[in-house]
Amino acid sequence: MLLTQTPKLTLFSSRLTSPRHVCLYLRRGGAFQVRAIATPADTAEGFEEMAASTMRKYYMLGGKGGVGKTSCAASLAVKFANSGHPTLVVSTDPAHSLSDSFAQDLTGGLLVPVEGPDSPLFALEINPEMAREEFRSATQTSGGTGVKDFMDSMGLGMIAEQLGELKLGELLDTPPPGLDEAIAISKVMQFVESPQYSMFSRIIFDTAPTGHTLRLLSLPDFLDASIGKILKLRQKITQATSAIKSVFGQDENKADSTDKLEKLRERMVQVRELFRDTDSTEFIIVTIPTVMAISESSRLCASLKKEQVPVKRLIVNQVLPPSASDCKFCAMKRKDQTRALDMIKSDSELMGLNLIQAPLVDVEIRGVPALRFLGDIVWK
Ligand SMILES: Nc1ncnc2c1ncn2[C@@H]1O[C@H](COP(=O)(O)OP(=O)(O)OP(=O)(O)O)[C@@H](O)[C@H]1O
Repeated sequence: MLLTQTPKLTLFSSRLTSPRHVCLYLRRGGAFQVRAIATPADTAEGFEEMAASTMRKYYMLGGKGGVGKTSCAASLAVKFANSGHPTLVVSTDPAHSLSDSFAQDLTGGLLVPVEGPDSPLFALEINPEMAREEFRSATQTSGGTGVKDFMDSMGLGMIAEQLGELKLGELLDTPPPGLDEAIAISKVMQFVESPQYSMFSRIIFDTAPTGHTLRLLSLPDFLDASIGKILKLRQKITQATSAIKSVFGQDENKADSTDKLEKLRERMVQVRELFRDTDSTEFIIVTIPTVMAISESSRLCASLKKEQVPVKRLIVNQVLPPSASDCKFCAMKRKDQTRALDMIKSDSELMGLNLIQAPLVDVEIRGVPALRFLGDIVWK
């Protein structure tokens, strides 16, 4: 079948060989050629395009613990700021290391200006404990142990039993993992929407290690269902005890906490939408060339795709730089790294991503000049 014709080259057929590759069958005169090309989903733009638009963009960097997420996130933030973008870099990892990376005290849960770059660069280390407390205080007065105690004290054991069956007490006393990070992200979204912070055109999240991110992604649906149950139960309880409650004068307080829960649910949905927004968001996976890290990255990538999170780039950090004379240890290490890098090429999840290799450098990457150096290697 003739699809397109140029004076010299004829495309006579094309076939989708994998979800991310198209095979083109070409003919030039009597000779045949087969060419594999990436589908548009594959093509991640370079840094110039990442910095081109003035529209606000969010970048989330995630991966296994210790692979260099913070270093890559901080170096991207410095590069954006030096390209004229007022930038905010946020750590939602409970074990923050932004302060160490910038060699500056950024603790305290407030925006701190980072000294050095050409345009404003601010950093924020979010305190996840505070976010968790917010959830606890909202739920405990609206269907958790607070309501359970109240029901018990009113002798309404049956409804209290229902609470037990739903395991709500458990849920509310130990909030699900990932919730603190989701709340932290939604808080950042709230304040960057205010006119005071509208100047930020690039917002970078240095996220918690993979496990947290995976849970965070499935959290909105889980919470949606759980909070939905709590609110339904809350409604039942309100009806059953309205007469008693009016005597005790608790109506106002309960309505307040129900509002809070509904707002929390809305915010979780907002976070999910942000993660899925292909126009404004990109999730960048950071890994190292080891079999374990690549396997974990592959699982992360599959989960991101399942959750419809846009992912185009894979940074393989700490790759041994070329050397003419490897010692025995380095030669072994290089062999291992080559094997891991080969895994990426045949991994169905990772093979279509834009691969960025960052070398293992012989100095610790700390402070803006070092981050600028790393940024110029990674973000091209
Ligand atoms: N390419 C590199 N070459 C040399 N050292 C590096 C490189 N990338 C990161 N490092 C160093 O590795 C250590 C861990 O890096 P970093 O804190 O960025 O990782 P992380 O993935 O954010 O860790 P965590 O999961 O603990 O937050 C740091 O000491 C950092 O300076």
